[in-house]
Amino acid sequence: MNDYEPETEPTDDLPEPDTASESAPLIEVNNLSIDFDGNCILSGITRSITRGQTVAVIGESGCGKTVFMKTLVALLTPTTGTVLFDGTDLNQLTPAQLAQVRRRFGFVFQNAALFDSMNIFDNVAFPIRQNEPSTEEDEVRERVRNHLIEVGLPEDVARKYPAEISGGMQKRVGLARALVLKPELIVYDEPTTGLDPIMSDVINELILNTRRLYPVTSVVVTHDMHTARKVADRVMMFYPRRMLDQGQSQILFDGPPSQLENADDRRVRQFVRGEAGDRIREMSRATA
Ligand SMILES: Nc1ncnc2c1ncn2[C@@H]1O[C@H](COP(=O)(O)OP(=O)(O)OP(=O)(O)O)[C@@H](O)[C@H]1O
Repeated sequence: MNDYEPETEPTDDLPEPDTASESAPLIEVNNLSIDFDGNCILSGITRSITRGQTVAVIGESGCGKTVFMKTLVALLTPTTGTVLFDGTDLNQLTPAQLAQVRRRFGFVFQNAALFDSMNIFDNVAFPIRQNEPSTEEDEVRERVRNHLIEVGLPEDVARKYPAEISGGMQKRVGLARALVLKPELIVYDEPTTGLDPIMSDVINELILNTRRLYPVTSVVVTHDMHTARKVADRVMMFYPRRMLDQGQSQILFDGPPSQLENADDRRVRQFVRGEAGDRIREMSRATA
């Protein structure tokens, strides 16, 4: 700032988004890079995500899928580059503004991340009580009940504690809790990890159902190719930065799941078929 510019007081009002158009992307990532202690995890990522899209983010362990997802919802700050949500640069917001924007996000964490000391009802009610404290208790009850039904949980589950229900049920409670504020963006971190094939497919169906019921945009970080194929209309495959030469794109594939099998890049075809290919040799070279 030069000496002649008036100092602007920090404000908690959200800045006007750069764009008011419904057709504008919900998320715009521009030249994003993330380093941890000089260790480059992501670099040169420029992508946008359209409203209503369900994007699966795939790639081998440690390639930066979760880091990418966390950056989209401002749980991590870019080292360089920007992330715009609905035209607003998330990293320019005050903590109060960011808290306001976060109400528009739903998080479904890998381990469900329920509060052990609260019963299921209070877990699902928590975001309402936290963010909309003037909501009448009758309405809270109605909303919690509807969301538990929506994810296929019987009513008596509401009185139980997380430790008293199965992992699959916990994941569904996590989804109900993520939905209760009607988010515009839902991020799912490994939603089917640790579940049997049937329960995994129940979760896939619920992700699809959520998309049918609400105009939500979804980002699903997953290792499960069945999930990626079934729920996503777009798949992005990341590759570990350290395995690439400078200037090579870290996103090896970005397209509809139907094109994965015939992707131009051999590494994509190998990944989706679960073939190691040259990876053992590559890994030993990268860590040497
Ligand atoms: N807060 C952090 N501080 C330092 N390093 C981190 C942090 N978060 C992630 N990393 C590192 O960044 C790399 C990418 O992590 P990330 O969790 O995004 O991988 P991933 O692709 O989601 O892998 P996985 O499929 O195993 O979950 C890893 O090497 C991880 O150790």
